Amino acid sequence: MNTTANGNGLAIDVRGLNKHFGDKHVVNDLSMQVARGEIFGFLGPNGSGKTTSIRMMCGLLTPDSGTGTCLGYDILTESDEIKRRVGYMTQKFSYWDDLSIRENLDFVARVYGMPNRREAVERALEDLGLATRSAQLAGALSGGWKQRLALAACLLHEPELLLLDEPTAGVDPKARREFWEQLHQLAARGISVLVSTHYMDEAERCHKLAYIAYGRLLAQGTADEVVASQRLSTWSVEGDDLATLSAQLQGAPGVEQTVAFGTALHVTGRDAQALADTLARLAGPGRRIEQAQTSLEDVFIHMMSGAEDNMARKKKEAS
Ligand SMILES: Nc1ncnc2c1ncn2[C@@H]1O[C@H](COP(=O)(O)OP(=O)(O)OP(=O)(O)O)[C@@H](O)[C@H]1O
Repeated sequence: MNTTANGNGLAIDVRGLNKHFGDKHVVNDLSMQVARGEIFGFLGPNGSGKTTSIRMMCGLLTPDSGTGTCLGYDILTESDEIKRRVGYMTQKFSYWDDLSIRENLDFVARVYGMPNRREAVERALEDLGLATRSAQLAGALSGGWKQRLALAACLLHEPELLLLDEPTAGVDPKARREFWEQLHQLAARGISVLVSTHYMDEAERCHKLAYIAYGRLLAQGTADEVVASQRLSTWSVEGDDLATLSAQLQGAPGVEQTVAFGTALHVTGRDAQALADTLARLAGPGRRIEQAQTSLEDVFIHMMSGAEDNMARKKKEAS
């Protein structure tokens, strides 16, 4: 066991992870650290390698190269120790429709041969606020309650780390908020959480974040650090015919991206002066232009389009 990793308080500490599937380089030199008791958000477009990374970090999938520890155990040689201490909620978690919540949890506890099965099930029901619904059939539950059941199943063996792969996909905002309250309560008890998500409000609720695109980690840190790292300047334009303005701004000096946010158009770029000059010239009278805070969403969109450009350039060079 790597005592250094345990001693330095890291739940996950991986360096230089790579994974190929055929000729696809799905995870490219990934290094990431998650502190104990931290909620760490994992973001990135579809197919960017989040699930593959999560599976490597908990020893379910062997990387082609790279090293690391999960809860102080080597991801290459101690995966059994890791699995015992990690709760993994996959994108498509399964449960039995025609069993009740309690029966589902009891079934999972039996599969894992837990010695204190009844006690563990009661505790999970209590912890996740499922006790009053324990007799309901899982198949009749709403999406939010199903996620909660899946989380309860992950917690039965009292893991130290939760790996949650898009746990709230397709769940309504109220249920998502409640789910996140649960996650914060678990983190307050010292449980570490690595959670992948596409939702911006969820990203903002994480202690730290990493953004991955096409297998490469493009930024990691607190939300403020991630925003600051991209050194973007953003302006908000309100007024008439923003769709036409958006089209006019494409490719103009200083303009790297335009994104409609409700009644405003967010215009973003790294060259603050060129961007301000362009807006003064093109945005014209009748519109309100003001400097805006660059949001996490602006930054993610910017990173994603930059990564796409890189991939497109590489494909072009190769052909
Ligand atoms: N077992 C596998 N064999 C071949 N290709 C795979 C395998 N698993 C994943 N891939 C490919 O690797 C790439 C990354 O997939 P991965 O599921 O890790 O991404 P993701 O970021 O989790 O995506 P999403 O947000 O859609 O869940 C995708 O192109 C996927 O098709």
